[in-house]
Amino acid sequence: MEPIVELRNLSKTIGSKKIIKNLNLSLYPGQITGFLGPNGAGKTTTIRMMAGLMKPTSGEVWIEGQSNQTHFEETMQKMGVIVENPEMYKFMSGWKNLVHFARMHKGVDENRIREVVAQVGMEKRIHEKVSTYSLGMRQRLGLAQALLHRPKFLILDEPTNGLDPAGIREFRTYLRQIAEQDGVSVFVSSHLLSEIELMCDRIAVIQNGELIDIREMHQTTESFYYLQAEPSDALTAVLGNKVQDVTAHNKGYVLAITEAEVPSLISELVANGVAIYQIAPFKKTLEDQFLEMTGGGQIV
Ligand SMILES: Nc1ncnc2c1ncn2[C@@H]1O[C@H](COP(=O)(O)OP(=O)(O)OP(=O)(O)O)[C@@H](O)[C@H]1O
Repeated sequence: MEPIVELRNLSKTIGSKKIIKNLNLSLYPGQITGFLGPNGAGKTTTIRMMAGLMKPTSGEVWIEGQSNQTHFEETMQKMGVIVENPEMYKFMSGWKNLVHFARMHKGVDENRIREVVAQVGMEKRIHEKVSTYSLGMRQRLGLAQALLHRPKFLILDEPTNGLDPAGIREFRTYLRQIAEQDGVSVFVSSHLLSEIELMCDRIAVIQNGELIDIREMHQTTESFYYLQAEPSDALTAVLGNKVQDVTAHNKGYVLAITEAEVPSLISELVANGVAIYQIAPFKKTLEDQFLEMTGGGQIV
């Protein structure tokens, strides 16, 4: 599958500070990619370059085979951007807001407005004033606005700020339908692990301006077990021989082993005089994985 967006060796230096360092990332149709990183990691700077609001020091942003610097207008036509708390006219209805924003684009007629209203499930309330909407409805109206000109690529910067988990799930349902039905590629920036975990298929993790990991969500085949045993010298000798990936965790260790490997590990530990107090399957949360990736770096 051809990517819709490609960041190629994207870098930004301001003064003597390297803010973005050689970022390479491809985004595909129908996929929701999370852009996760602690405060100050460089998410906003990257998004500003993707949206053509800031010039890279070197490298390029390609959208369907065109650079957003040499083909600014064409590439902007293909993009929808939702910033934190989209600005709406509160004293007007949702519908009138959309009519207003539709004038900024060529070829967006009333039929298209009706379509986007349906896509975000706002048919019943669209003729009421925005001031009567809940936060979740305002976010969905923002999404409808960003979709008016049929973008192939949507950027959402901290989109669900202030929404509760139920609101985030609801928003995700609409995003997923849009990604799947229209083949839109969605890029969601957030410093909230829980938000990314709920919304995305894939996450790209940025730290200190560098992309440190890209991983698919919900597809991990790795399995882990938590083990608490003593004495530690005999224990670590056996683990050092038998287990590739061991991390200390809460008075014990988390081991990357499969269920089939458990009996032989227990036999060997016992044969080496190790007393086992606990062994149990262990589910690594995204937070555990993120802390490992960032070397225990700050999460917010
Ligand atoms: N104009 C600028 N001049 C100097 N430094 C800057 C400038 N803009 C951003 N920075 C620095 O670049 C780094 C990345 O900032 P950026 O806003 O992109 O991070 P972020 O990941 O979006 O963080 P947040 O989640 O806090 O918005 C920060 O250390 C910031 O202080």
